[in-house]
Amino acid sequence: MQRAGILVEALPYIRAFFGKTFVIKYGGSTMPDPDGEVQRAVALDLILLRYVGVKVVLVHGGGPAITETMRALGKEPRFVNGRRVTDAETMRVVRMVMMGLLNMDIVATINRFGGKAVGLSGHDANLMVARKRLERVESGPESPDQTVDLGFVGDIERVNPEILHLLTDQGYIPVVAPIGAGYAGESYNINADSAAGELAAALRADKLIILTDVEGILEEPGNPASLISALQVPRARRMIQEGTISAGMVPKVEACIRALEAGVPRTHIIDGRTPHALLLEIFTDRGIGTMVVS
Ligand SMILES: Nc1ncnc2c1ncn2[C@@H]1O[C@H](COP(=O)(O)OP(=O)(O)O)[C@@H](O)[C@H]1O
Ligand SMILES: CC(=O)N[C@@H](CCC(=O)OP(=O)(O)O)C(=O)O
Repeated sequence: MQRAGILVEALPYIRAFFGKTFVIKYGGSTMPDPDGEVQRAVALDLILLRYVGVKVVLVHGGGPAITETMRALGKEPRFVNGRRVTDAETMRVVRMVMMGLLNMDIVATINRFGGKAVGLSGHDANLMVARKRLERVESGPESPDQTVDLGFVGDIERVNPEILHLLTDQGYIPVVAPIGAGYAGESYNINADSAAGELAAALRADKLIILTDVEGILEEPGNPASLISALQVPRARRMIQEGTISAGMVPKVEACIRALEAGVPRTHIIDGRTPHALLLEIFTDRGIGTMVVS
């Protein structure tokens, strides 16, 4: 009876979401997953979503794995405003770890369970064209902000979503690594949340869902009981200014705002550590995590 109840709850959502497009971001912080349990659960959820007619695009992160490989090579990572300072050698590490390890691992896991995943970076069909990012840093109340050179860190300037339409229309699951294509063929390291926000915006997705390693946006960071279930953009902006939303949560909220402004109706930040978090968010009345709304 209990099981039938779950189905009855899910049916209206399954009907409503048939043919819709969801962009899902899978964070690096949920990836150190020694026995692959989280990755398997995410893969199965994506396959199920495809089976019920949802077009899914997965964007993955991988910050912790890049950091680990840099350290193994004797290079200490440095971050400015949460973005990795990326010299030419670091960019090669980013490319190797993102495409050679993480992207291929995710694709292999999805396909092993019967999905049809295809791995892409921003270079493939020029999916994400990027330009060097000029990072502004505050230099104190008296002096003007300064610009810092982060090397090969980019901002997405243009998305060419045709390849994603071609793939999703044919039942494939695109798995996108956050690497941007420069105009001279160079690669740029893009924050994965920003990449997900830009892709959701370009696809006019029906949902952007960001999976991470906390319950959602917390009013008091560190206190799960302070979870905010719905957060409006003006309050989100205030929380960023006051520093209540900080570090890795800032680009997530900015990605949600970017998507909302482009007409994506629903954006969510949810706990990727909860098994089948995606299904709970999408197919139940309860929802989980934080919904960011305009
Ligand atoms: N207000 C907040 N609510 C929840 N988490 C926050 C908040 N402010 C900062 N954070 C931090 O953001 C982190 C998530 O970002 P990040 O570590 O970059 O995750 P991911 O690897 O999934 O992209 C949380 O683990 C938490 O430490
Ligand atoms: C420019 C920049 O900082 N890029 C990120 C890209 C990976 C990422 O964003 O991964 P998560 O989602 O796991 O944090 C980095 O090098 O760590």
